[in-house]
Amino acid sequence: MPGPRDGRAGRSSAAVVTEAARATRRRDRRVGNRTPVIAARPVAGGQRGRAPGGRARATATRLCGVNGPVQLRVAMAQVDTRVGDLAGNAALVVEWTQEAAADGAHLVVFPEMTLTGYPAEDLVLRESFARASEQALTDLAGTLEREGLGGVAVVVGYLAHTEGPGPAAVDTPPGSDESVDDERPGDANPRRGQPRNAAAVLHAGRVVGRYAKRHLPNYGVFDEARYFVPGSELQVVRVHGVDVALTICEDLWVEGGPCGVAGQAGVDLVVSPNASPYERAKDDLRLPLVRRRAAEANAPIVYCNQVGGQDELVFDGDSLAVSADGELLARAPQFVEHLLCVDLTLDPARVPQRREGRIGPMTVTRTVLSEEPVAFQPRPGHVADPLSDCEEVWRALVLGLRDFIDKNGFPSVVFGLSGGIDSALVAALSVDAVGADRVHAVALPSRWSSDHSLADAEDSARRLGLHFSTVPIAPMVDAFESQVELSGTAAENLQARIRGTLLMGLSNQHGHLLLATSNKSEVAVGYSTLYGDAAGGFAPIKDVPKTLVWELSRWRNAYARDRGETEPIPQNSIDKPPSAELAPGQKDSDSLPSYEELDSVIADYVDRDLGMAELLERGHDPEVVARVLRLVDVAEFKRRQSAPGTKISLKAFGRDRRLPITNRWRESLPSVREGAQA
Ligand SMILES: Nc1ncnc2c1ncn2[C@@H]1O[C@H](COP(=O)(O)OP(=O)(O)OC[C@H]2O[C@@H]([n+]3cccc(C(=O)O)c3)[C@H](O)[C@@H]2O)[C@@H](O)[C@H]1O
Ligand SMILES: Nc1ncnc2c1ncn2[C@@H]1O[C@H](COP(=O)(O)OP(=O)(O)OP(=O)(O)O)[C@@H](O)[C@H]1O
Ligand SMILES: NC(=O)CC[C@H](N)C(=O)O
Repeated sequence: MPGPRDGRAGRSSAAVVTEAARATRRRDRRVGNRTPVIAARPVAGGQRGRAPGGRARATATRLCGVNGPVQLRVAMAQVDTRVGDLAGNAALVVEWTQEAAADGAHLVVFPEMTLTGYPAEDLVLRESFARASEQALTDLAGTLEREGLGGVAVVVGYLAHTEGPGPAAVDTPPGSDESVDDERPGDANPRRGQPRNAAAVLHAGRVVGRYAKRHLPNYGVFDEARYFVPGSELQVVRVHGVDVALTICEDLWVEGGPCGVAGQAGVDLVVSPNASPYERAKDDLRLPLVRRRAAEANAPIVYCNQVGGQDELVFDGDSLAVSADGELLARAPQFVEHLLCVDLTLDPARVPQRREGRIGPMTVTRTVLSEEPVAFQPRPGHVADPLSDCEEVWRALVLGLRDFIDKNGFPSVVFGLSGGIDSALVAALSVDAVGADRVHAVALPSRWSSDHSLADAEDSARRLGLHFSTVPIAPMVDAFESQVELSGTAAENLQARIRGTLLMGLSNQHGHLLLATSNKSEVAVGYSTLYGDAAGGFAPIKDVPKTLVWELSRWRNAYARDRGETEPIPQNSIDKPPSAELAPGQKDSDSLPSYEELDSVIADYVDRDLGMAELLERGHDPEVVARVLRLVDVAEFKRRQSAPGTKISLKAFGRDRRLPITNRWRESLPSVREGAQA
């Protein structure tokens, strides 16, 4: 086999949307510049009484001795952690706390499960991992103190581990809303100890407060009931006279949950470490959600979300702070690491009473770290500009891809560049993610490839400045066919498989990660060749429907145009009718409905899980629905062995949608169901 001719094509595209290629751990750490307005109510009810020597008390009410408004500078460290990298993540906490302290922060909040990374999946069930997480937490408290950061209160997420029966066998407190099984007979993997999704407050070299997540999400991509024992204690720590309640992520999504309890207990501030994965338009939900919880808690909320890719999830950050009245005080940009500071001025008299002990299903405990008030000139908080829908999706795809490549230690990526739109889009995303020098594209023309495919592939490579080579596959197809008789689909698929084999060979040889270029529409209907173009370690546009493939391509070109840069995607690749080019004159439209129709049925059937009757009610063509549903259903086996790819939709193929492969259920109208199943 002749080796591919590998060389840099053309000039490098000047535009790299997220500037990401230059530095994979680049930080965007602008600090706030917007006025906080949290106090402003007249001080009523006099003074707060002094709390005794830093210890929690079992009394129902207490007062402390601070007159008038109190202040606190709170930093949200929107960081990109790595799952399983306890030491690396702890180092990240030290580094960002240093920066926050240098900026005058008194309290720093990190994302959910900072030390372990999120989601740690079945690592959580390993006792060795849980113990290491506990150890990393106490070590971190010591390190922060030694680094001169002991005076800052640091909220860090971690995996807590205590002795006792495992998640599904634990008793919940009276009045709890969690339901659990008492026994799990025949469990081959009995869980030892009680893993909790926890957050701790580190101060003066010690772990001074711990909180275990109360509400464990167990839908969509989340499986937290499988892993964790729910908490039942609401921890409140007093920092410079400010009572701060700890909550974790999903706690915020539940009305009457820990925020409601915090409201009844009486607190000045709620902090919320998060690991909230990106979905299109999810940022539109967050602010109203946090506002509702702030009203319930009668306190401002500081919401810190992680950023970065983890397998099929990408986290967008979008950390924010709102006042008790729901005013947006500060908001971080999406898809970049960022230290967001907010200066709070709080009126203790806003809190009518301060209780501890049992409140509803939770027990409230209070700990005093420091009473001394701090005084400083407040700075205005910074509110990042929102991104357009296309830019948001683009950045999500770039970050998801880049983190998969870098966190798994790949020096480079490789893929087949056909001149079609899917691989042209993957090429542009790859260059934005890791830079042209780490991207290798190969044109693999066959007997049926049109002239324009090679020309368009070359054009794409030239625009992006990536490494480009050409390997004609006709001689290999001929050699194969001379040994075995294949016709029809089998012969078509052979070409895709020879391409897959060649590309995997290059991956083995050079250590590139092979990218599969399938989009969501193709993945839905199984329109790809197993071990052919479906081969790959990551599928960057797996959750992008074909109609959005075109939209994103046009958007990315317009983005480049607006900046006077080379458009990265050939217009011809956007305009031409899609074709697999596995047979003479073949078009996707020969085998599939139009992509507009297909994507609209997929959105309703896959993303919204609608049944046949509802699909027809929504006006879809019955013949198209019947065809698409059959294709989607029978392609489950293909999806189960496909590469992971970044989730951007409400329901992505992967952990979001788990269907049996061996499955006789077919959607049909109730009256014809029996026949349809025969
Ligand atoms: N339930 C099940 N569980 C496990 N395995 C199952 C299975 N059902 C079939 N299989 C296996 O799967 C095989 C069929 O799958 P596969 O070999 O992939 O072949 P198949 O799905 O029959 O064909 C691939 C289709 O994708 C189209 N394509 C290919 C390449 C690129 C593009 C594009 O434009 O993007 C489109 C191509 O035109 C053709 O329509 C069977 O021969 C069998 O071995
Ligand atoms: N001639 C080719 N050279 C290199 N790779 C190819 C070639 N033909 C197909 N491939 C690989 O197989 C993938 C699937 O082919 P397919 O034709 O569906 O995709 P596309 O050409 O990128 O987009 P479209 O579906 O819009 O034509 C391509 O994205 C590419 O990675
Ligand atoms: N980690 C979590 O608890 C995340 C769940 C939450 N509903 C979210 O997506 O934001």
